[in-house]
Amino acid sequence: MTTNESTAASLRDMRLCFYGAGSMAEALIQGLTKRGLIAPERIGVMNRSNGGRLAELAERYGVSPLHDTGERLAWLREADIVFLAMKPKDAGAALAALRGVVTERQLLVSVIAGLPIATIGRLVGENVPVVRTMPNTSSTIGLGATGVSYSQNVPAEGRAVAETIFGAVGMTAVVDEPLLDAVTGVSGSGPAYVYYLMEAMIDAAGQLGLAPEAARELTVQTVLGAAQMMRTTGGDPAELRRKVTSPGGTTEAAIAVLDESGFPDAVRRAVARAAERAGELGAIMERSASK
Ligand SMILES: NC(=O)C1=CN([C@@H]2O[C@H](COP(=O)(O)OP(=O)(O)OC[C@H]3O[C@@H](n4cnc5c(N)ncnc54)[C@H](O)[C@@H]3O)[C@@H](O)[C@H]2O)C=CC1
Ligand SMILES: O=C(O)[C@@H]1CCC=N1
Repeated sequence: MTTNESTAASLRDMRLCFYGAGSMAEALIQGLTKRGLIAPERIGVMNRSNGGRLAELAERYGVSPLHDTGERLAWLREADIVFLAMKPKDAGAALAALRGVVTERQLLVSVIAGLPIATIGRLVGENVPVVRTMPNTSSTIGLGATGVSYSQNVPAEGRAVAETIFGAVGMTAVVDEPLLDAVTGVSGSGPAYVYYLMEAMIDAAGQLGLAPEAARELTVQTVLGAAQMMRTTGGDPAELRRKVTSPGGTTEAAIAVLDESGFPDAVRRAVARAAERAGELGAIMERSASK
């Protein structure tokens, strides 16, 4: 058995607990269950108060909804991996409740934007191994992009399991922890920039008279094709753009409008601002953790 096969086999015997059951948790649950990485009932889901949401996830994916406090505590204690998947503003209180509950035998996997490994350690105890990640919602369909960093005490098997999980729902890049804020700006928030561009393209197509379905399908295929071209050819995006742009033609006219509107600079500033915001959220969480 290869290392990958034995890691996948040990993952199948594990229990996972999602602490926070929102969009990002669902993206990972869907990716993991649809790929058959683990039996769905081995995944427990809990949230703050919305029992209906847990029932919905149980119905959709077959995961185990954790409604009462005893049940939640038992899963948090016994899970091999606990995913921290609440909003940054809720992280402090949620993590403080884990102190004395999770131990060094488990793995804490955070998907929370900006939350430093040191802050997690301060709240739950320094002995607990932490995997800090920045995934994105495309994990739902196996096309996620996840940045990963480890606390010093994550054992080799823990690293292999984390990379197997995120690798099964897309690609992973292990980076130094400070770079996770940049990953957040590029690929964590990134799908929203692309959707925003697509919203505007569909809108423009409609204004030019295309039927909504045609506007949508032409836009989707264009984005998909452009991404796939870049991947398949390995080409530089500027060069691929040049191949579309005939001198004196339509693309050149369009790019001139984007340049006049400051498009490239706006995108650079948006990515940088998202990364900066991740740092700000981290600092807020660190300040409240050290009070
Ligand atoms: N949505 C996205 O595209 C991405 C989100 N993230 C990160 O994932 C985290 C979650 O984001 P979303 O899923 O979008 O948020 P969401 O609002 O959809 O879900 C948050 C969940 O946390 C639960 N929660 C809050 N406090 C809790 C507590 N004390 N105990 C138990 N559950 C609690 C809520 O009930 C809810 O189920 C955030 O920290 C975000 O930075 C990371 C990458 C991408
Ligand atoms: O907007 C957010 O804060 C989260 C983190 C990356 C994507 N969504």
